[in-house]
Amino acid sequence: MTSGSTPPLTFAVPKGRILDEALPVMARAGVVPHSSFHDKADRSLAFASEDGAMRIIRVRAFDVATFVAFGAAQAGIVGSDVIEEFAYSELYAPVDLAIGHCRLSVAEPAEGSEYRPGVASHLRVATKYPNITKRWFERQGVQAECVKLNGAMELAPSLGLSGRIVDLVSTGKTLAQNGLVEKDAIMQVSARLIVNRVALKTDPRVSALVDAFRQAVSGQVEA
Ligand SMILES: Nc1ncnc2c1ncn2[C@@H]1O[C@H](COP(=O)(O)OP(=O)(O)OP(=O)(O)O)[C@@H](O)[C@H]1O
Ligand SMILES: O=P(O)(O)OC[C@H]1O[C@H](OP(=O)(O)OP(=O)(O)O)[C@H](O)[C@@H]1O
Repeated sequence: MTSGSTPPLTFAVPKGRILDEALPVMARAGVVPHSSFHDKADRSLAFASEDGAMRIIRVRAFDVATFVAFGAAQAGIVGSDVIEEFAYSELYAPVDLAIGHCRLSVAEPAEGSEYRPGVASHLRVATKYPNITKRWFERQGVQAECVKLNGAMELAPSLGLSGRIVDLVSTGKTLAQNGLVEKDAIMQVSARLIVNRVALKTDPRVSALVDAFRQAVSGQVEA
């Protein structure tokens, strides 16, 4: 992948819905995966960049943060929802990439929930984000019991698993089609460049990468 003994920088990208939007931003920052990255029959999880200077790994969205926090990857792209949920101190998120916009919201059945602020002090919430959810409800003076799901949260209220859910909302179509209404937006979400703090301090290629992404994003705004 590279010549000499310096290992290539490892850059982690999420294989989900952010990827299509992320690839053009990455290209403007000079991070272009080798064509094999786009070959659906290729089962590799690590790919060289086109210029051979980097290794690009494709992992699940939540795992991008973990690979970078532990220094297994030096940089990556992930939603601010994931950054907030893990709150890894080893992660630094210096660039908002202005893609993957959505919000993390509390939703309940359209016909109303048994929970009323100021009346109930406890409720069950299905979510992929138990840490953010617990913290948010605590600030409302409510103790939330979180049931961790990895997808299809919207099914939980109608099946009696929980009174409410906390999930990502963009168009609101998924909530509406599952008989739910959005009650409170907990946070606005967008995708960020993340880097490992130690790598940023010790490897000049990481700070160069941050500069390249800053430029890629500001170029996009000017265009
Ligand atoms: N509806 C949406 N609109 C815009 N961005 C979204 C939306 N849903 C998710 N995202 C962003 O994309 C990221 C990845 O979401 P995606 O749904 O692709 O992953 P996932 O399927 O939940 O992940 P995994 O398969 O790893 O569990 C989220 O962390 C969030 O930042
Ligand atoms: O407001 P909307 O535009 O309908 O988008 C919201 C949906 O998008 C995300 O799911 P995704 O489609 O990524 O599938 P997932 O359940 O696999 O996470 C999120 O978890 C919601 O279910």
